[in-house]
Amino acid sequence: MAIDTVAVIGRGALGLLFGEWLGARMAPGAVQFVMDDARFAEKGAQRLLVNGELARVPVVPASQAHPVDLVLLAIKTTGLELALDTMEGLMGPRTTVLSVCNGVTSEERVAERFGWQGVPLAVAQGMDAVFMGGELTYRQRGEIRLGPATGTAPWVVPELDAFLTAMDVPHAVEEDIDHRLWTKWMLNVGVNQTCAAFGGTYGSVSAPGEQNRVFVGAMREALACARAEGHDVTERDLMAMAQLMASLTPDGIPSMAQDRLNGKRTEVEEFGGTVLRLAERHGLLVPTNAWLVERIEG
Ligand SMILES: NC(=O)C1=CN([C@@H]2O[C@H](COP(=O)(O)OP(=O)(O)OC[C@H]3O[C@@H](n4cnc5c(N)ncnc54)[C@H](OP(=O)(O)O)[C@@H]3O)[C@@H](O)[C@H]2O)C=CC1
Ligand SMILES: CC(C)(CO)C(=O)C(=O)O
Repeated sequence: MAIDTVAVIGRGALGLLFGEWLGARMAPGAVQFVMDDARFAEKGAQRLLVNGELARVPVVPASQAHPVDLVLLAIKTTGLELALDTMEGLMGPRTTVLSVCNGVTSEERVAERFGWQGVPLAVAQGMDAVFMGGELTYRQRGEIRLGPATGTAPWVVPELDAFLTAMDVPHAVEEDIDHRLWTKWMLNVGVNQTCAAFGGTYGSVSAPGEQNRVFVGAMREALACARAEGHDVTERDLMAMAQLMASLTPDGIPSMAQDRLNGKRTEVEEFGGTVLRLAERHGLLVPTNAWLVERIEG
């Protein structure tokens, strides 16, 4: 079955990036942003810009939405419970849910509510999206990496692959998506939290000094947790992530640092919070993450 209709939950950095891109390529009305009714009343009519152009994809309240072929979940994980309620009316028997949320829990939480059948595992990476003051700016569109979870129906990933190819959305189907997901989580534990705690940048966490020590230390603790859970994340992956950050625009900042500047709740629970929970389960010492969580939440 082809993907002909798309609902995007989250009209922020990634939602606008992917939603407006798809809206410009699909039939009129085929792509919609869907919001819970309270958020729609407050923000549904907001005029937002994407690289200087007015965002055009229509916005509808959840109470008026219908089942779609694809739900693109692009909210901060702090809002996931409400987003799951918002999605109730969008789910049909063959709806696919593509979560571009960071962290290792969003797909599981979607599957707990709707079942695994339509849920692949995915990460979004490589974009330099900044959403501030009602405007999304980006130069790098980044890419989506995806693959099946154990319970994902066999048709989901091939259909998504064909759709993303037809829409010219950079993506790749991973042989080992679990490894990609946990490696990205390790990176976010390090770079997102360190930049949020210190007001840092990709440049400052990569330069020798305290930020770099915290960045690497936090990742190493995440790595130990991931391995204790049976995910094959290695020191080589850690090194590759550190090198990746050192290669980015030095004054760039991750999404969590943008949350701090925008006065929004951060995803610290998804990053350091998950480290603390897993460390407790496996008897690991994780002082750097304990400090980061306290500093970011405090
Ligand atoms: N930004 C980036 O470069 C990257 C982000 N990610 C990840 O992608 C996810 C999305 O991040 P990002 O796009 O930056 O987040 P943003 O904060 O920019 O956007 C999230 C949007 O979702 C909206 N929202 C929250 N709850 C709901 C709901 N129930 N219904 C409808 N809309 C809702 C928010 O509205 P409101 O403002 O009203 O709360 C906001 O507009 C996160 O998990 C992030 O970690 C991954 C890779 C890169
Ligand atoms: C990898 C990174 C730091 C940038 O895309 C990210 O995932 C984020 O900003 O949340």
